[in-house]
Amino acid sequence: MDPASKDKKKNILTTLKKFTRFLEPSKYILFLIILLSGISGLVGITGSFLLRPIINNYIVPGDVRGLGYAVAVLTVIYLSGALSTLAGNRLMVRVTQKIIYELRMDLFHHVDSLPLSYYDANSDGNIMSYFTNDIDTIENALNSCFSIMVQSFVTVIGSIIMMFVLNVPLTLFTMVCFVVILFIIYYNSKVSKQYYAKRQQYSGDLNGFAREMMEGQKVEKVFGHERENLKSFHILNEDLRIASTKAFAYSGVMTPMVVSIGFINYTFTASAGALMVIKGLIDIGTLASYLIFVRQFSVPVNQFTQQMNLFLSAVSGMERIFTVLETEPEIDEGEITLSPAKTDKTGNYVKADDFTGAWGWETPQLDNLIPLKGDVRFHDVTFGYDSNRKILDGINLYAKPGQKIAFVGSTGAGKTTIINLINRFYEIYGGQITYDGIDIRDIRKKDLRKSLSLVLQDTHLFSGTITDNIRYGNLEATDEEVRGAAMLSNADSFIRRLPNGYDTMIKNDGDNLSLGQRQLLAIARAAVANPPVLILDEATSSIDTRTEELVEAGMDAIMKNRTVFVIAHRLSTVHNANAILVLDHGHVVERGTHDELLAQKGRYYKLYHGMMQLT
Ligand SMILES: Nc1ncnc2c1ncn2[C@@H]1O[C@H](COP(=O)(O)OP(=O)(O)OP(=O)(O)O)[C@@H](O)[C@H]1O
Repeated sequence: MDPASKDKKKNILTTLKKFTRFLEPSKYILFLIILLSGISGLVGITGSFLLRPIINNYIVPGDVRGLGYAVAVLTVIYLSGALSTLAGNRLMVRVTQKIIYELRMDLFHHVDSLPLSYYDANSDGNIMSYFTNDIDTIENALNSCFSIMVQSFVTVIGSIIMMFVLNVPLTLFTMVCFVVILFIIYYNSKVSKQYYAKRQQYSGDLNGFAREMMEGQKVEKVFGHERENLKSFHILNEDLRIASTKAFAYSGVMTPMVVSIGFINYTFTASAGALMVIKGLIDIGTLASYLIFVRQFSVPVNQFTQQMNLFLSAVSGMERIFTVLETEPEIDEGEITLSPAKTDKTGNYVKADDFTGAWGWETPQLDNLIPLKGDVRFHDVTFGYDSNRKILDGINLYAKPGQKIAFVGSTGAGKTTIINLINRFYEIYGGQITYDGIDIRDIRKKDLRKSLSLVLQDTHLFSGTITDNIRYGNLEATDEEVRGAAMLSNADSFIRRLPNGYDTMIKNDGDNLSLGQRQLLAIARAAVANPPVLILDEATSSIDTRTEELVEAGMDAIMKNRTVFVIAHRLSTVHNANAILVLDHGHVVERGTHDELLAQKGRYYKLYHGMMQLT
């Protein structure tokens, strides 16, 4: 065996071994299913074998009573076989759904815990296809393969034993055919598995492309990219067509070949057996029983091969799913958590049983809590999305509680990247980021992110009502708090004008709302979270002046008494910032208030006077 095929076999076994953890909880039912499938297989063998005594003892001598008795026994045997098959199938359907349910849950949970870098490297469509294509193939295989393969296996082995019992020379010839059939199956499965794996990969790519195209419909239409998109889709579709054709062609020839060899075997053994009967070497009952085994023999082998294809494509699906399940999730070694806080008699900041309106950082080392204030500092921070390209280099900045810090700089300067690091969406290479004096790596991510709210220019809305979407910022918020947040952020007036007000359903990521309205909802969502630190990415997209005023007023309202980081796309909005940081190629090149920076007559001055472009 060549090393490559040895590796593949090892891979299949390793994948199956990994998959046993999903089978483990249902192991007793699976054992029962194996037993029931085995009974179904044995019933077929027993029925065929009994034909010999029935012919020899009742039909040839003409014993009608005895024949009636034998038919009754056969009926009971076949009925018990049918009942075993039925019970096995019913149980398998239930077990399959249980296994698939657990697999989907694990997959979703894991995909949800992966770092953003994983999403940067994998297309949405490809990730989606784990939940659709791959899970579907595993479901199909579990539904049918398991019991049919056990049943076929028992039938094949049982038939071989019975054929040897009935006649050794004829069976030796049948065995030659059997080996040829096994060789065809082995070779065919080996080749078709490769194409099944490719097919699944291409199908993921195709889904990804179609999804991207649907999401970017407006851009596609505006730039007239229909023809190019069709061309790219054609290439992906062609790859999928070729891989699918090869996969199905290889697996498709297996059945006719196995059946043909079965017929050759049948013709030969029937002729040779008939001669043996004429010569008196065997009796007619033995020949009839033997021929039924030969006839039946190719059916389970054939079934086995068909199920093998399903099984192999399910293994490809499992392999793909395990590569996701084994991807390192977002690391979170932080132990410091947020707790409701109160001040005790001695003036210490301590843990409160209920929420008092204040939060504190609870550390394993200290009895008292560290007050949550919103003091964020960068100390010599260095970062790159991939190891060979530095995006931020030696960034130092501080934001004291309640201060407004604005980032300005040309596109690609690193403004969004700084925000990504405060949230710990990505890990820094060098330096340190502190929050209220604590290294953010020591804070549990969930708690760190709870203390920050993010308003992005490209607002993401979920399917649900307007209220649900605002409440996304704080799931415990009451309806009054949701309305309060909407009022504070100026979203209330437009919401109330909608036909169903706060109960209006958001469709397709907010397609039924204007850009400005979506921004207002995002601000309301941040307001309801009520965090000490707020990160705002100003909208660059032109919204009408009236809505723009509303958005700006909404932002101003929620900025009060919080530390705010603003990515400014218009210099008119940063006048009142406590500090403006001008970024260029990952470095802070200027810092100061609006007046200080104008006085410096540097880059900010040029930007402000239109001597340089901001974006
Ligand atoms: N997910 C990512 N993976 C790899 N590189 C990235 C990623 N996001 C951003 N970059 C790169 O990092 C650099 C800084 O990008 P960043 O988004 O921080 O710029 P920005 O100042 O916010 O720009 P803009 O004003 O256009 O939003 C750019 O060169 C960009 O190509």
